Amino acid sequence: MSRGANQGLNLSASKAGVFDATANRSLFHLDQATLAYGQQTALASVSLSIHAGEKVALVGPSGAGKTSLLNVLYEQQREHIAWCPQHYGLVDILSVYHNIYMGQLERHSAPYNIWNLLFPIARHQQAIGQLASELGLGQKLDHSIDQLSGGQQQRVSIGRALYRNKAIFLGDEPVASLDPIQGEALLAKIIARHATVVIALHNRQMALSVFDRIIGIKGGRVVLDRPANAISHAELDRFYAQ
Ligand SMILES: Nc1ncnc2c1ncn2[C@@H]1O[C@H](COP(=O)(O)OP(=O)(O)OP(=O)(O)O)[C@@H](O)[C@H]1O
Repeated sequence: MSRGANQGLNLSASKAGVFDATANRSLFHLDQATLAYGQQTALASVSLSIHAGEKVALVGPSGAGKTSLLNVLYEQQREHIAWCPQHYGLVDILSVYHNIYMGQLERHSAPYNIWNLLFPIARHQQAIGQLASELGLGQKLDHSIDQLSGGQQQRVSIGRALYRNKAIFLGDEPVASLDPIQGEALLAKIIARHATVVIALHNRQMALSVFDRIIGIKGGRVVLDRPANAISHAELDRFYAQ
């Protein structure tokens, strides 16, 4: 979210206190939140809470406000979040290894990070090698990002988020460039490794089968918020069609 995007932002943020992502408490709380980019309203009076342990799919047509909502949620708990943005945010000239390592950049000193850039440290090499293999990137560790396909780049972005090893995963279409089987397998991995998950996605089948709560957004407003098992495929199709 750009600085300018904060104009008009009216948030009631949850006060974190001692962080416990397993307790059944509200991790995210919006009370009549609004967000505008100049004259363009992206979120209009959004009120919602997301509790620790929830697995939430954000659905809605293109331009509905999903990315804007994720950005607002990210600002509420950023230090506890494994973040997988829509446009990956990878460094093209660096290797897969170094891009995944960036998930832990802030945990180490600048000299340590520079040393690892020049002479990869064994424990990171081992952990990242293992993670890359799980993501089907085992043979690509030394390749730079600009040598990868779109789907491979997306998997690096997931790898970087997983390497953060946080309790909350926020993702903006994190498996959109993958084939459905690979996408579902990676979603399962993401869900297994994070207590709380909020993911924007267009795949209705995955939204209903993998998540336990569906939040539907249109025109910057929450117009659907129900347990996934209380929504049918037909209803979700109608939500998109209307
Ligand atoms: N940087 C920006 N400057 C101006 N308007 C923006 C900007 N980013 C988003 N918007 C507008 O805000 C609204 C919500 O956009 P947002 O990216 O949150 O939608 P989205 O649901 O994530 O869409 P998509 O599924 O296409 O990614 C849209 O009308 C969009 O045009």
